Amino acid sequence: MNAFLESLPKIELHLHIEGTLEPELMFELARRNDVTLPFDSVEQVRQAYEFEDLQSFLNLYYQGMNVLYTEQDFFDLTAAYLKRCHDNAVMHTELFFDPQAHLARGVSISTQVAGITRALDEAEATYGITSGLILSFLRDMSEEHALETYEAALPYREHFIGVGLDSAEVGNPPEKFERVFERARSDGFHVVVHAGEEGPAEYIKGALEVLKAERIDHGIRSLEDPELAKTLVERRIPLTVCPLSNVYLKTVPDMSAHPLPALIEHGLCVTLHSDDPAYFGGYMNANFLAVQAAFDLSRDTWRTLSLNAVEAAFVSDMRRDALRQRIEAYFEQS
Ligand SMILES: Nc1ncnc2[nH]cnc12
Ligand SMILES: [Zn+2]
Repeated sequence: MNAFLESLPKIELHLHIEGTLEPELMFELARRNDVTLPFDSVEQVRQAYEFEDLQSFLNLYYQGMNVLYTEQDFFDLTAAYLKRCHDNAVMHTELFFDPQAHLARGVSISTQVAGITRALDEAEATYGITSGLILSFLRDMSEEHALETYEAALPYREHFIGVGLDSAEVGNPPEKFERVFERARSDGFHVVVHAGEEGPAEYIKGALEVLKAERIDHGIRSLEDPELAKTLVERRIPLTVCPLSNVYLKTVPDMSAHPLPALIEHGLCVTLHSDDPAYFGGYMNANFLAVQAAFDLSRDTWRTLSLNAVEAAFVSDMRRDALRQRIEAYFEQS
């Protein structure tokens, strides 16, 4: 089954490009840009991957990305991730970037977008991997800053497909960002929101009702509110679940305690992804294998999860048909 899962054609819908920064590249970019890291070696960075909660991870995540300055840095980061996609049989990826975190170091949105999209275009030409870029706002900053960032990003609007909301969840409910999401929606962007990762089910409700999220990132606390769970099922709102992330950030005690089987059983539109794979023990295949080791899911359940991701992707009808056919053909032949 593991070999079957490794080659299974996949769709990544919850991935922070800054969370793919492996320590080796972190050191290379630090040297290139004359940045002093608070670590002596690659091993020391990896040893720091012991998180207590989301905030303790975010501290290291923001620290790590401080080596990114030039268009080439963003290209190298994204190209390395796309090579991993190829190795993990990923056919399509929708990735987040955190422009506010880089603006704080004086790196323009133009530089960020140019480097990332150059790598995305190359990967489509080289590997046939299609992609979409999602501009994510940091919820621990003000809505004014999000609005300013949105304005600054608009000249590059052709390069992104949607907006998202990430960073420290508890104490920063979705309602705080009502205006900027309304604005992005009216400009035709897709809307996704991190909710119910550490925060309560109430935040998922806010993401859905106030920000009108089309997908919920994580959403693992959805079952705590049965009415909400019913709405999510009826409206086929996808939950982009990241199992290894949840274990690493201790939002679940261990994989065997993950609510994934209950979410699937409930009929929710669950999809599986990798979040910040450099920090959480691996990419798509590592997540699939960890889930399989814990829950021994049937082929039929894997087919459902894969087709959920086809349904949840922000792609044209033509691309959706092609993605579905690749998955259906794989299940028929393997
Ligand atoms: N797992 C996560 N939750 C919230 N914000 C993030 N930014 C990067 N990874 C994140
Ligand atoms: Zn995330």
